[in-house]
Order: sequence, then C-alpha cells, then structure tokens
Amino acid sequence: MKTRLAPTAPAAVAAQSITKTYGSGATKVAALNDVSVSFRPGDFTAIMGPSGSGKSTLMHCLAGLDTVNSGQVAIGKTVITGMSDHELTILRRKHVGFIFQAFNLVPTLSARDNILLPLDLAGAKVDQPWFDQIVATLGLADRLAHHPHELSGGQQQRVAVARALLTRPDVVFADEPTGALDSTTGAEVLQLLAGSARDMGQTIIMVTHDPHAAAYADNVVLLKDGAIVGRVEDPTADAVLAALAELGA
Ligand SMILES: Nc1ncnc2c1ncn2[C@@H]1O[C@H](COP(=O)(O)OP(=O)(O)OP(=O)(O)O)[C@@H](O)[C@H]1O
Repeated sequence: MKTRLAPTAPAAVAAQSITKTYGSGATKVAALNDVSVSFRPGDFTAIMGPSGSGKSTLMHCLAGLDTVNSGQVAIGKTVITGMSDHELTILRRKHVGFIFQAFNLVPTLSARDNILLPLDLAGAKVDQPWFDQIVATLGLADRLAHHPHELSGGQQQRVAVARALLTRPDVVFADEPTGALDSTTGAEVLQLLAGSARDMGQTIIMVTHDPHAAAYADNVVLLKDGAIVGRVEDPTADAVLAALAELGA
C-alpha cells in the first residue's frame, strides 16, 4: 500500500452536492443526484457502477466538459462552476489531462508532436528532462517520429498517456482507457497509470466497467442511479465484483 496524504490535504478535485439533469418534463433524467466526492492528490481512483448510473456524466462534470445544474466543482484550488467556455478551455489545457478509449491522437502529427500538442496549444515551454523521463518510462523513445497509423494500439495509448502527463496536470481523466486494447497491452497501460500515481504523484480518475482494470487503482467509487453508494479501498478484482454484485450490477 502506498503512503497517502492526510485526509485534510486539499483535494485535487472536489464536487459538492452536484446535480445534473438532462431533458425536461416527462423525459427528464436525473443523471447525478446531489453527489459530493473528493479525490486526494496522487490517488488513482476508478469510478464504477451499472450502465446508466452516471459515470460518464460525473467525469464530464468534474472535468469541466459539461456543466452542473447545481452544486460546485473545484479542480485544485479553482472553482470551475460558472466559468465561461473559454475560461474552461484554458483551465483544461493547463490543469487537466485526458485519455480516451479511442486514443484521440491527431493522425497527421508524429508521436512527438501529439505528445507536445497540449503544451503548444497552451503556448507553454517544454520541460525537456520531464519530456525525456515520460518518454523513457513509457518506452516511446524510438517511436517519436512515427505517425499514429504506424503504431500499435498499445503504443498509441502510451502516446496518449504521455500527452496527458506532460503538462503535470492537477488530474488526468481516463475514460475506459483499455477498452480498445487486448488484455496484455491493457495491463501494461494500467501499470503505467498506476506507476504515474505512485511515482510521480499524478492524480488519476478513471471510468471503467472492468473490475480487473479497477484493481490497479488505489480505490473505487461506486455509483448507482446518479448517487455514490460506496467505496472500495485497495481493491482486488474479486472485491470489486462482489461490491458490484451487491449493487445488482
Ligand atoms: N446527453 C444526454 N441527454 C439525455 N440523457 C442523457 C445524456 N447523457 C446521459 N444521459 C442519461 O443520464 C444517465 C447517466 O448516463 P451516463 O452516460 O452518465 O451513465 P454511465 O454510467 O456512464 O453509463 P454507461 O456505463 O452505459 O456508459 C442515463 O440515464 C443516460 O441515459
């Protein structure tokens, strides 16, 4: 088990009583219902729950990709609720990293330029030692000149991981990051994510359906019907499966 910061340490990401509804009248859906949750710096957290329980909605609201109807979200010390789209875009570039199931690399850019893209967009300088360390850790040093179509799925996802880590964001959001990978390659990517939390203090929030993926996290937040209904600390796949079974998932 890794050393954790005291619970009193400021959260990397925090949601306070957030509610999110879609539609209106008879078609109104309460996707999140008064959710309060906080994520400690350097923790790797998996968000799990049955289909339609609100996992993606929670991730999108925490990342400032979607707005809440009520309540408040903070990333680091910054309250993002009520920010304009432009302010959110700038905040995301500097403070948030994203890893998606479909890699989302730019096909016309080399691996190197894909990794550097968020820095370029933010007009920030490259921290070369940090770039070199990430590239070495992810085993990408001899792949930097390749374009995405010249890389395997696992290599493409490693480029996406490097891109997400390079700005030293307050938080990396990963949405089913191993969904498109075979189990061996998926395990490698999950080890890299767990390693970045353990060794670099990176906060990671990952949405997944896979108990084996969740077992790489430090803890699991369980959602059902738009509410947080439990947590599993230091999860094993079996403990996560049992917790999901209890939810009727
Ligand atoms: N854009 C939208 N418009 C209307 N309803 C939506 C929208 N997005 C999500 N919902 C509804 O909100 C609820 C939560 O959806 P969400 O996608 O967050 O669940 P999830 O747990 O991520 O599901 P899954 O595991 O199937 O991806 C569902 O009832 C869904 O139908």
